[in-house]
Amino acid sequence: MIYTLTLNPAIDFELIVADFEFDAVSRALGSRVDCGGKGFNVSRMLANLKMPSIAMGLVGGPTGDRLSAMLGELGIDTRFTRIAGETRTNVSLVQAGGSKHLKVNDTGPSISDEELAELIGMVRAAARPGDWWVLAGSLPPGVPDDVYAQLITILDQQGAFTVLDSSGEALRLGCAAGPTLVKPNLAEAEQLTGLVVSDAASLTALAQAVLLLGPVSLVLSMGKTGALLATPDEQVECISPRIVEQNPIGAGDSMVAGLVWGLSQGQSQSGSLTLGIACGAATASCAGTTLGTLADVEALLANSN
Ligand SMILES: Nc1ncnc2c1ncn2[C@@H]1O[C@H](COP(=O)(O)OP(=O)(O)OP(=O)(O)O)[C@@H](O)[C@H]1O
Ligand SMILES: O=P(O)(O)OC[C@@]1(O)O[C@H](CO)[C@@H](O)[C@@H]1O
Repeated sequence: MIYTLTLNPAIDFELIVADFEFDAVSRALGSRVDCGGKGFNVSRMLANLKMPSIAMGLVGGPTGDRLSAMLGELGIDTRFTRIAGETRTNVSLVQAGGSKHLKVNDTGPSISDEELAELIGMVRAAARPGDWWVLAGSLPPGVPDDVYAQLITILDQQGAFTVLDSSGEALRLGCAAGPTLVKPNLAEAEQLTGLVVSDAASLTALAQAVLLLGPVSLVLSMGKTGALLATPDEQVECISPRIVEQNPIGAGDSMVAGLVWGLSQGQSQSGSLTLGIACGAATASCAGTTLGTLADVEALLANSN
């Protein structure tokens, strides 16, 4: 089974505008509301790929109820920890027909020690050997930076595999617990290591520096350029297919879904990277915060062969 864990989920509220104007009232040309949060997006993409998953996370208030209903409508199995606070709403302004967007993510509700302990208990109870767990996104206030490290240790002791997609201190401490795979984007990896990529040699150095922090393997995503897979023994670079980019928000989550789709079925790491790249590109080619479909992914894979 694949589990996704989202500690700081969100409703993604998108407004489409003709242009960005400061100190003026802009009128939206359209709007949309999506179920968001990195782990929930991975579950949504897996559902598009006809792959079942169980979405776990902290949800609360009417926004939490709305997220719960949206995931339910997609047929995604959920096991939530209910919280007293209100799940956040993140806002994007997207330029119509252009490639620019502004995205503001709220901090999220405060989580109590009891709520966090309940969630950790649920993870411990669900952990089984051979399962895949995606731990993704930022941490809401009240959750300690080492929470992913704690969860990875619990899951590892039970023989489960872990994929970590986060940023900052939570990512650094999580890496030290030895996740099976970590997926930062280039900016996150540069921030993590203090290194800057300027050429092929510095890219290799960056990948090796991330691996030294503790993960078993690394997929470094680099937007439309593609991605780099690295383990202590091999390094594989994969170029992304050319698409007409509409909205790249969520491409990283779709890539994680594609990676776990392959890995959980016993595919090689490089084969799974190909699936991840196709899933990321499929989502980047969709308008709004919509995710790519299985047909989109299959078409991209057919073209890349
Ligand atoms: N414009 C694009 N063209 C082709 N492929 C893309 C494009 N944007 C993203 N992708 C694919 O999706 C993968 C993940 O994208 P990216 O590196 O932007 O992730 P991210 O920064 O984690 O995204 P997010 O946080 O918005 O979900 C890339 O490695 C690439 O394969
Ligand atoms: O604030 P975080 O947890 O880092 O990211 C949250 C978020 O930006 O990630 C998803 C896109 O990857 C969106 O659905 C959501 O709004």
